[in-house]
Amino acid sequence: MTTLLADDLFRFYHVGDEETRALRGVSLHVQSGELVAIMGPSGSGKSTLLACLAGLDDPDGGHVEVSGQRLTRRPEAERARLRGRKVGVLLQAENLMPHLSVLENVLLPMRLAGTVDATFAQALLAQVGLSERHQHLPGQLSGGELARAGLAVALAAKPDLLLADEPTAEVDTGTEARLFEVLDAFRTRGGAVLISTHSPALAARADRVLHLKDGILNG
Ligand SMILES: Nc1ncnc2c1ncn2[C@@H]1O[C@H](COP(=O)(O)OP(=O)(O)OP(=O)(O)O)[C@@H](O)[C@H]1O
Repeated sequence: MTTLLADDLFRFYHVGDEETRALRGVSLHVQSGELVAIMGPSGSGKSTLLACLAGLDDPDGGHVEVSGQRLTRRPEAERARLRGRKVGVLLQAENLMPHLSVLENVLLPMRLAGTVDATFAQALLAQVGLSERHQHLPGQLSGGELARAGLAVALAAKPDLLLADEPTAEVDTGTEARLFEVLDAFRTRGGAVLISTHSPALAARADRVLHLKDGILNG
């Protein structure tokens, strides 16, 4: 089953007289149970692409479907509702609320989706190795712990699709291996995963690697 479908995405930025063509006709798909990695140099458009796929940004052209539902060209409130139910998002900016404990952060997407499952929240924290830290505030965690907590939050509402922008940036190899195990478990349960990464080790474990350069994707 195709969980993520992107067709002919274009995204242009304008700053003064300057136009940056960040995405130039990007099409891709990710199946249920598949982990796809996107690699590309800095500025190639990876973050722009993930923001469009998550419905956080609306592309200038093309369309995105998640689990058969169109995400593009919809009011922001509808995109947010669909994202809350279907898509776990882990972008470069942290997805943790600073005044909430790690456990409360994991429970928050469940509350928003209307399906609070405290047992599943604890299981996710155990998977990312943060059971002992569940009462800590994000400001009391290390960088690697923050990355792991962010992944638990992204998976909390049991999404069909996980979109993660460099999920293992700035973590040690032990943490990267642990994060991969969590992604792998999600994939095994039928989740679809799309990550951007600069890590050859992580890309080597993906089912497919796509290369983005100057806003154009090559398989
Ligand atoms: N809000 C914006 N306004 C104008 N230009 C932007 C904006 N966001 C990104 N760009 C430009 O669009 C291009 C693609 O940026 P993007 O952040 O998607 O690349 P990236 O591949 O994620 O880079 P990195 O690996 O460094 O995070 C770059 O040339 C960038 O300067």
